[in-house]
Amino acid sequence: MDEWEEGTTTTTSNNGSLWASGEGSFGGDRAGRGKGFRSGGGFKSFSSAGIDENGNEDKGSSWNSDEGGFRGRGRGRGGGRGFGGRGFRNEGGRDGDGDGGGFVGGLGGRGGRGGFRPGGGDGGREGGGGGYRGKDEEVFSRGSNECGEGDHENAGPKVTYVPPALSEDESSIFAHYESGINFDKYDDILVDVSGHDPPKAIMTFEEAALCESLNRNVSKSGYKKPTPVQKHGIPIISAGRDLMACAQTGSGKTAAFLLPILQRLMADGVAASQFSEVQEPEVIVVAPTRELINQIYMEARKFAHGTCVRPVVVYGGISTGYTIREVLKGCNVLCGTPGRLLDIIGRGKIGLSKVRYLVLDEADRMLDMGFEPDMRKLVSSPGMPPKEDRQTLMFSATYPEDIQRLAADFLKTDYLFLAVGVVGGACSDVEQVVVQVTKFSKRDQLLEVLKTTGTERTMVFVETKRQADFIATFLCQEKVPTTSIHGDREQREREQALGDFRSGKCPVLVATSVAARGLDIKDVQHVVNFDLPNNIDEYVHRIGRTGRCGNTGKAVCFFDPEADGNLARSLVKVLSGAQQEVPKWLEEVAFNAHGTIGFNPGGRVFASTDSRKGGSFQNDRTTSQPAAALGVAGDDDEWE
Ligand SMILES: Nc1ncnc2c1ncn2[C@@H]1O[C@H](COP(=O)(O)OP(=O)(O)OP(=O)(O)O)[C@@H](O)[C@H]1O
Repeated sequence: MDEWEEGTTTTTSNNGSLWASGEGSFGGDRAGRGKGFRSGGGFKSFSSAGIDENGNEDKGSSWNSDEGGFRGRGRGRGGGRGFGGRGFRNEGGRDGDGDGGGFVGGLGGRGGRGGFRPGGGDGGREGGGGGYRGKDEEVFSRGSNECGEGDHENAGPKVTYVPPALSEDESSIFAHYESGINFDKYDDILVDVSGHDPPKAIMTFEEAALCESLNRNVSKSGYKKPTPVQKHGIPIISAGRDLMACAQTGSGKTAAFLLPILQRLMADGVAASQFSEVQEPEVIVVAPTRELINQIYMEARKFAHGTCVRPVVVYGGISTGYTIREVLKGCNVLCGTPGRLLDIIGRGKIGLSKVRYLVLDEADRMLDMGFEPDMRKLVSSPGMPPKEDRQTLMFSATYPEDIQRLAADFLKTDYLFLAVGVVGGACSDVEQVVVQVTKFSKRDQLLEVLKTTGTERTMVFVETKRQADFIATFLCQEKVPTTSIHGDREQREREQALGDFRSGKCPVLVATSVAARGLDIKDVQHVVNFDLPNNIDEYVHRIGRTGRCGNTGKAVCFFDPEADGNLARSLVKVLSGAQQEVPKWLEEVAFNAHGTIGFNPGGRVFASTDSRKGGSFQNDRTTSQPAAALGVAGDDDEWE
């Protein structure tokens, strides 16, 4: 065995998930350890057994066992053990040191007050187990890096999770949802391509002259005509140009880069080889979250179906040994989150000298303070061709001007900037409603909203991981079938949560910003911003989980003037930019908060176009600080 081989690898199936199982359900309330979410270890949506360090089922000590709460129970003394016995992120004490060892919990320990205690008050009866302690009580300590677990492979217990095998069935590979009534309206959106000598746009997929198998796969995917970002992006990439592309959420950016890249590889007869100890991919795609990179991989796999080109995905939270075995089966298109990607490269299993394309999806996120160091590390890794010798492609729906300037470091000087609509603008197919709330009224107002959404898929965004558990618990107690996704959940749980949401088993998904970008889930009709994010770009991405591919959607935003005043002005701007009604009271809040039209929260500069033209929204320019100084990811998020 190589050093990366793990002793045991267990393939697990995602079964046994019940959002309200008899075994305690969310915020389990067992054995008189307190009531409801005031104790009992927080959100607990699963009834399946855990996996111990060796990949074995571990009924007695896992996060979901009787003894161990997901984050430790609000019970007395130390005892039991957590998942691997160590804090997953070395943050013992944050989420569940003590009794029962929460998955994230620290080393045993005792004391503290257990239970889930919203907003202070008395803790779980006997204390001792950590658990959630309410927003007012503590500020989460951060891990060493915003990126979270996926990026620091040595930071926690050995991960043994292996995702379930993918179906080879064509109906599953090519499953898709229909484009909506507004798909043709994409053609009315203004497109601006700046830079020297851009190639002519295509109007049809035929003009893209895709090879036969790729063409067949495009048809099987239900694509009849290209979206604007595809019409312009495909010929730009095919012409060998570097590209920074901006187009609204849900408008087909993924295919805009995958199709021309795959076309080139197929035309050149690139074929995966499993006889090489070191794999040398032609393409590297990076994205900020596990779920998103997995989705991009699934798209690549779909378009490459039946050809010799082999995409592979690598991300944190799954067994490294498994991941490397997958890579060594042959790898042309390597999709990864930055941490796991750098880890695998560092292990010498990936050679970079053949890289022709480097793609940064959600590029503004990949270059903000959370990931920029990793991106610089990636491009300066041994063997990686310099930017002059590779094609670098960046895609997002938002590009703050400061990030654009930084991005230029990674691109050739003659890169093209493609803007479909207003850079950073919200998708106009999403109806946006802003509701004035107080922090005390939010939960009731959420219930009111959910009464109107019924069984339609709804994503509820909150700001912190514990808030996600808290709200999910609350909704389940109110008999709303809910699941949650955030960075403190195990990968299996995250996948299970998304699966339950996709299937409609849990039509409500409570999420942190980890699910804000890129996720393309069928039939998400509603997004609720229960907590507003601290920057407007995040808002634009969050509401973009609905209203995709010409379909319509609705986003309700809870606005608490006490807490959200800073966002008022940019929210007004986004609403009016998307021809949405701006409530009078919000305009007043925006004016009162900042007095002038010149305010821009956080000092960000929202570019409406290529920053090389000098940018616009100049009125907003109060300061222009480097992204790292702006706290772009300064909230309690948990990226890969
Ligand atoms: N030309 C097309 N015809 C029909 N469907 C398409 C076409 N292009 C893309 N789609 C579908 O539209 C959906 C949204 O595409 P995609 O996820 O690439 O959007 P995006 O622009 O990357 O969004 P985000 O900004 O949220 O990441 C996907 O389901 C995709 O398969």
